[in-house]
Amino acid sequence: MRVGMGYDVHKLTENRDLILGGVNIPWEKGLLGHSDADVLIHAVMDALLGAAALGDIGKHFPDTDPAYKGISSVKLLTHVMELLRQHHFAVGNVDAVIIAQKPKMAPHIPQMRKNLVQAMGVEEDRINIKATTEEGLGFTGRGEGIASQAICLLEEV
Ligand SMILES: Nc1ccn([C@@H]2O[C@H](COP(=O)(O)O)[C@@H](O)[C@H]2O)c(=O)n1
Ligand SMILES: C[C@@]1(CO)OP(=O)(O)OP(=O)(O)OC[C@H]1O
Repeated sequence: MRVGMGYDVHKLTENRDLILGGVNIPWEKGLLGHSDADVLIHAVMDALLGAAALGDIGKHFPDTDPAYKGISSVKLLTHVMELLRQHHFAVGNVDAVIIAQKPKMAPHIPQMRKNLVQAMGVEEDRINIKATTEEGLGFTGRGEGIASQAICLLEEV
């Protein structure tokens, strides 16, 4: 068994969609990035790549490559899963947290979970997504950005 962790941050800005776990969440600001800036999926991918000792998302999907401009992170996640299969890894479980003062994530988490389950081709009970505020403290508390952390277990198959 192999364990991996992932962490990512994106800045909140006007005139961008807020996409988390493949869900477009209605909100006054969205996350800035070369891709769709889905910070949750980025943390999950880094956890998966880390557990497999395959580097990180910047290595596989450089932010200097126009091929990834505006790309859906769900699509990048399916690519990471293919890499894991090629290296004979299966997902034991993933647990992730979105760190955001606002908006309320809870109503959107079931759909995020479904999106990850579908993209990863795993059973629903292997994926958990949570959200927390940082009680108004720091950059997430001030609404300047959203962070996410993920941890995963991989099994060699
Ligand atoms: N953006 C968020 C943040 C939190 N939640 C939910 O609220 C619960 C309480 O959050 P605290 O930061 O006050 O501990 C948390 O457990 C989440 O269920 C949310 O939906 N969206
Ligand atoms: C996802 C990628 C894809 O080019 O771009 P960004 O959306 O900028 O995201 P970040 O987490 O800063 O970097 C990783 C890149 O691989």
